[in-house]
Amino acid sequence: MEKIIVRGGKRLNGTVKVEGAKNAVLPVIAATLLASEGKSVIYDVPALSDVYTISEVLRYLNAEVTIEENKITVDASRELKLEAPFEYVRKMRASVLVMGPLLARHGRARVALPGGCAIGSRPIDQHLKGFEAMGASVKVGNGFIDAEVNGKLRGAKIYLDFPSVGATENIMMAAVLAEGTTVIENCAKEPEIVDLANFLNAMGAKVRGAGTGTIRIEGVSKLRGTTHTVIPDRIEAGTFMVAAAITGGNVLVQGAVPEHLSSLIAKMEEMGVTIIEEETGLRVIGPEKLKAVDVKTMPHPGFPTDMQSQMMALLLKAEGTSMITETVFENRFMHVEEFRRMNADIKIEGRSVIINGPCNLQGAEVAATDLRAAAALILAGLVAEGYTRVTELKHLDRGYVRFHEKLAALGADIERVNEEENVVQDATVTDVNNVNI
Ligand SMILES: CC(=O)N[C@H]1[C@@H](OP(=O)(O)OP(=O)(O)OC[C@H]2O[C@@H](n3ccc(=O)[nH]c3=O)[C@H](O)[C@@H]2O)O[C@H](CO)[C@@H](O)[C@@H]1O
Ligand SMILES: C=C(OP(=O)(O)O)C(=O)O
Repeated sequence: MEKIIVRGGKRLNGTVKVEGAKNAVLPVIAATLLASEGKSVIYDVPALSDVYTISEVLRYLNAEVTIEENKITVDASRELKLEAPFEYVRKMRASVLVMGPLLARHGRARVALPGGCAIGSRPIDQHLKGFEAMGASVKVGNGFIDAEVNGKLRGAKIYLDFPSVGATENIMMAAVLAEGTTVIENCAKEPEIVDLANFLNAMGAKVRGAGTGTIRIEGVSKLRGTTHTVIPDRIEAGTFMVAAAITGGNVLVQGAVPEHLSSLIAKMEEMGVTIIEEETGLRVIGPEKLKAVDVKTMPHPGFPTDMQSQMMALLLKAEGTSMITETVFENRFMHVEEFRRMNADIKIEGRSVIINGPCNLQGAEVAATDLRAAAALILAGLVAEGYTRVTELKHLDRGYVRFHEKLAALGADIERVNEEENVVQDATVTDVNNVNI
């Protein structure tokens, strides 16, 4: 079994470079299906198992996909297949993002219904409500969603009950080839939405207002392939910011965009962390003592749920009582039990977690319960007494490229091993087929 073994006690120092954003590249790759002419070339693509999964979905749908280093080329000009089977959706929920493009381009899409996952039930009713408002008939049965439109989708006014990232993206991608104008109200404002809108506009779409609460899309008749560079990963950046702070280190996180990280910067500064904007990124200097704070996850520009477990690791070392409230996902506290195994004084009360710090963390064998929990347990291991062994690394590989190597380069005492064989493994993604969220 593969494990990351970390021995706590080292201060991190140096420079780390962030990759292109997972949550930006997945919708952008799905959007390449909209181009009936020309090739799309995407740069700064991170080498993650999720990227390989979405590429496999596109190949299954009859697109030609070439992956070279950090570049992906997609030619989707051939007639596409219209079904995304469960084997892909099971591995990665973002596979449902092919639905909007297929419906827009070919008037029909059949996508396996994603189930719940370790962080909550995660329905997609808001995506489907948007497609229906644009004239599609949507049927759910036998584990599939079938959506079909007679002729072309029509522009519509759609109010989202919650600013869902995926629903905003799927509806945007459906609307770019619809007849007339679509207005999405109460939409998500995440930087990844802006990145997708920029890519769609470069393909010839007319999307305005991305990054605000209302997006207006005027449909066009055709889109063509284009080139695009993905934005830096704000969650990977935030994870390294926490790594610097928790160890009392001094790290330059290259590529971190301050405007994408304002809520995290504010909270870390409240805790006593020094954060300096430099030309190429953010320098993070951890204090001798961290202060307790309260944190509530919210849609952007609120505190990101994808940083909740890493922030929890940091608060375990803060002096005093902290509270974290999770409002985005109903069940994103599975890592709490694992932190307890490391001697954390922490309890769940409804949708909140109360932490009495600073905790005297002790190394233990712990299992990653989801992608960000994997990173958070490793962060806690950086300051725990003795050895922490983190298993279930398939989760980590969905969202972090060579995580242990990057930490080791900053001075962490960390390695990735296959315990049975006692062989140090390369951190690059190996067994994509076994990844299951
Ligand atoms: C690939 C990707 O970009 N994933 C991100 C995306 O996920 P994802 O797009 O799945 O997240 P959403 O914003 O859609 O979900 C947020 C909340 O809305 C609920 N909901 C969503 C859609 C819907 O139709 N009905 C509904 O009830 C979900 O169950 C959840 O409670 O945004 C999340 C919230 O920032 C992040 O944690 C994920 O990392
Ligand atoms: C929850 C996440 O991703 P996904 O929506 O792909 O599960 C994440 O990136 O933390």
